[in-house]
Order: sequence, then C-alpha cells, then structure tokens
Amino acid sequence: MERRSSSTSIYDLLQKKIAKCENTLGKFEKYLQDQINKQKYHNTEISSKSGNSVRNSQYGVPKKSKANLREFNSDEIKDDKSGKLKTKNPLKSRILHPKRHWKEKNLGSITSEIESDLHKAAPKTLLSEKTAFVTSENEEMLSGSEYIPSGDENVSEEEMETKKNCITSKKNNVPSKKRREKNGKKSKRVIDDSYLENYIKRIQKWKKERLKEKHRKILSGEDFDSDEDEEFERFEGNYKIPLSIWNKLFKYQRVCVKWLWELHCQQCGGILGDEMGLGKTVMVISFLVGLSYSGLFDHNRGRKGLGPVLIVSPATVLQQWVKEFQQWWPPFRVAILHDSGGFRGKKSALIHNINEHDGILISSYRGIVDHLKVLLNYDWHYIILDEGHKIRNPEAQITVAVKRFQTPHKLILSAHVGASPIRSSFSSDPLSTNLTLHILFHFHISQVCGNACFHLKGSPIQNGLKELWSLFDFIFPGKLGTLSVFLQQFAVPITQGGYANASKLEVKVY
Ligand SMILES: Nc1ncnc2c1ncn2[C@@H]1O[C@H](COP(=O)(O)OP(=O)(O)OP(=O)(O)O)[C@@H](O)[C@H]1O
Repeated sequence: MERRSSSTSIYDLLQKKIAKCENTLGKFEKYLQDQINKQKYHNTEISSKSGNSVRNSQYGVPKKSKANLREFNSDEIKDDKSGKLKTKNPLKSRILHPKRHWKEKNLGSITSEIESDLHKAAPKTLLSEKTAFVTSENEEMLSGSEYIPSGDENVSEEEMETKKNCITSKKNNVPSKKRREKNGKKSKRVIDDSYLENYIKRIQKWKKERLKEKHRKILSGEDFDSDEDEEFERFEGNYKIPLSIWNKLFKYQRVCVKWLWELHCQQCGGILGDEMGLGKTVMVISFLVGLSYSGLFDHNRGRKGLGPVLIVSPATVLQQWVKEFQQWWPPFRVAILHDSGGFRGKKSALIHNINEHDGILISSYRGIVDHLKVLLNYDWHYIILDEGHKIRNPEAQITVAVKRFQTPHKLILSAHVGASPIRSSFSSDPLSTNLTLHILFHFHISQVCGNACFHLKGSPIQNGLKELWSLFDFIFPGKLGTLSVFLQQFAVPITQGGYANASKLEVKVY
C-alpha cells in the first residue's frame, strides 16, 4: 500500500512539474515571447496608424505605392488604340532572342586574370560551382581596385588551402567554413527568416521541441529540479549570457566573449583574428545573444537590448551564417540580403523590415555596395565584417562604403595569417618573426588606442601597415589619424627600425 502511494506521489509530482513547465512563463519564455511580439508589433502599429493607405502586413510597404511600383510583365502589352492591357499570346513569347552579353560592372580591379582563370577551369565543373566561384572572385575584386596586395597573395590557391588546413587540423578538429564547403558535403539549404511567417513557424517548432526535451529530461530524472533556461553567467555591468550557450563554449571562446563585452562598454570596435575554424562565428553569435538576453539600456541608442545587426560576409558563406544562428540561438530573426536568400521582392523592403524588427541582416560585400544608399538610412547597432581583410585596401569601393556606417560597434573577423613586407626584414625563423610581428603591432597600436581594442591571435595583416591602418580606420575611425600622418609617424619608422642601418630613434620606435 505504502509503495503504491509513494509511486503515486512521485507520479503526481512529475505531472505537476510538467504542468508547471507548460503553464508558467519562465524568464526565458517571456524573452521568447518578447522576441515574437517585437516582430509582430511593428506591423500592427503601422496598419493602425496608416489609415487609408493600408500597408502591406509583411514589409511595411504602402499598398498604394506598391501599385505604382508594378513591375513590367513581359506577357502584358498595351493596345495602342484602346490603351488597355492586352495579354500576349504565351506561345509567341517563346521566341529565342540572341544571347545577351553580360557586362561586368567596372569595379576597377584585376578582371582579366580572373576571367582567363575561369576559361582554364576544369571541363567537368558544374555550372553551380562555377557561378559560386565567379561570385566570390567578383567580391574579391570589390576590395581590389588598382591596388596590388603583397605577400601571400601571390601564393597559389592550392598552397594557401593546404597551409590553412594544416593550421586548422593542428589547432583542433573543428572544420572551417570554407573547408566544409570544399569537402563537398552538400548541406541542406536553410530557409532564412526574411518572411515573418517563416520565422514564427520556426520558433513554434523549436519551442515544441524544447518542451519535449524538457519533458523527457524530467521523466528520466535528469533534470528534475533545475530550471535551466533561467540560468545564466553574469558579468560586470549586468551582461548575462544563458548557460545553455556559455557551457558549450571553449575556454578561449569565453575569453573572447568577455573581451567583446569590454569593447562594447568602451564603445569601440575590434578585430577578431583567430585562425580558421576556431569558431569566430560562434563567438560573435554568443556575444550578440548576451546583448539581446541581458536587455540592457543603451544610452547612445536610447533603447534596450540588441538593435539591428548588419553582417557582411563572402557570398559563399551567407547560408552558413544563418545555419549557425539557427543552431546556436533560434530566437534571433536572421535574413539574407542576396539572391541566395529566401526573399523574393524589393531588397529595400527587406532591409526596412529587418531593421524595424531589430533582426539580423546578412549581406555579401557586393550587396553592401549595391544597396548602400538604403542601408545608410538605418541606425545599425552592430556592423560585422566576416573575412574583414577585404577592406585592407583603403581606396577600394567596399572599404569606402563600409566606413560610412556611423555606429561605434564594428567588428572585423579575419583569419588571415601571412607574410608581411616587414616580416621579411626580420629573422628567418618564422615562429619568432610571427611573434615579433604580433608583439610589434600590439605594442605600437596599444600605445595609440589603449589595450582594450586589440585582440589578435593570428594576424590579419598580410601586407603591411597601410592595410593595418585601413582595418583600424574602420573599427575606430580617426584613432590612428589620417593615412598620410600614420605612414609618416608610424609605418616608416617601424619598417626602418628593422634594418641594420637604422638610427637609434628608429630602433626605439621599432
Ligand atoms: N564551442 C563549440 N562547440 C561546438 N561546435 C563549435 C564550437 N565552436 C565552433 N564550433 C563549430 O565549429 C565550426 C567552425 O566554426 P566557425 O565557422 O565559427 O569558425 P570560423 O573561425 O568562423 O571559421 P572561418 O575562419 O572559416 O570563418 C562550426 O560548425 C561551429 O558550429
């Protein structure tokens, strides 16, 4: 009798716990609900304000203006006499037209070499692979112009790849983004959240799965008492990061998240220069999660929590970013500003929508140049450049474009470790040279900027101090002065200090 009553009471307790799970809104559930409401709120607000000009519930675009923007439909032609729209015979529209030659936009770069390389491509290359190649190369060109980068740029791609793979495999077994792509494991295409319905559907599905998992844990006795979602790691300044993320991070990744928080507090940007595959994407996502989760008031913006974020990355890894976001923190709304994304409409509408909802917009480098005017209309909280060494040429179109964004919160992610013109003037031992280079940059720059804005594990500096200046001018505009002053006061003495015939002062600076 006693045994039965005790088992009944445990059963009751479990039932109660499950019911509590479903009914009570924990802090995390509230946060989640807030995120969804944030997405929905703006649409309802607009439609109630707008009166006659009812807005399109999806993108906040007035229907009136949408009618005016009616796109030209090739199946419709105007009857000259009646002026009415007539539908063209669909059979007639199947006439083949002469091949159109695609004229490449002149971005002032090394086109001829790339084109000739394309012709040399192996005959069995799939069309899709070729397209991807062309896109990424074109993006390279965006940072090219007339400038010829030095150092490892001349090393063949294969050599570079083996070099990078060696670094990654040495460090750990985590595969880098590019390697995963090259290995050809065709991963499933992700659906981004450019449409609100997609986002809500995804969140509902995720919530159900979470609840199921929680039930399972409770029933199996793994997680009887803890309310995992409400646990977090807290830092100075009340920055909180959920333990569900914090516990998954490696030690060096935790250090990085703390460092990013310090930068945030100091209102300045930074360069995250860890080597390939060490999880730069994951570190940045975790940091953003903390900002969103803590919901701290930002005096500069006059708003709470995380605002809209713009991430610029090579076109080949846009999907990868969405995947990582959805894996690490599903409550974020993440959309791709590129034809490879899910959005089929005017890009300006997508930019507007994501911005209004404090979402995350991921764009290619070309996308930034193409939509710069629209993008500049909005107040982005964070601008993050993946493979940020693409802005190493100070005169390139893309460099000039990204430097026009006003936020103090700018990050560069870059894994480039390579030769430098300065390095060649040091000892022949690559290890000690690399170390010297690292300390040198750290030493000199920290004198100018203060220690906190620097965190280099690898060095994104391939081609000397002009490139260094360009990167720093993005993360902390004006801190190193103008380019000419910087070259005169720092670059020249630093370079000359390494020579045998250097003066005492030059050696001191060096
Ligand atoms: N703490 C972690 N736990 C589990 N997986 C992780 C962790 N950190 C990173 N990863 C995984 O390792 C892989 C590589 O990480 P990520 O893409 O962030 O590296 P990266 O430094 O940005 O690479 P790249 O230099 O190629 O851009 C990803 O699949 C990511 O999910």
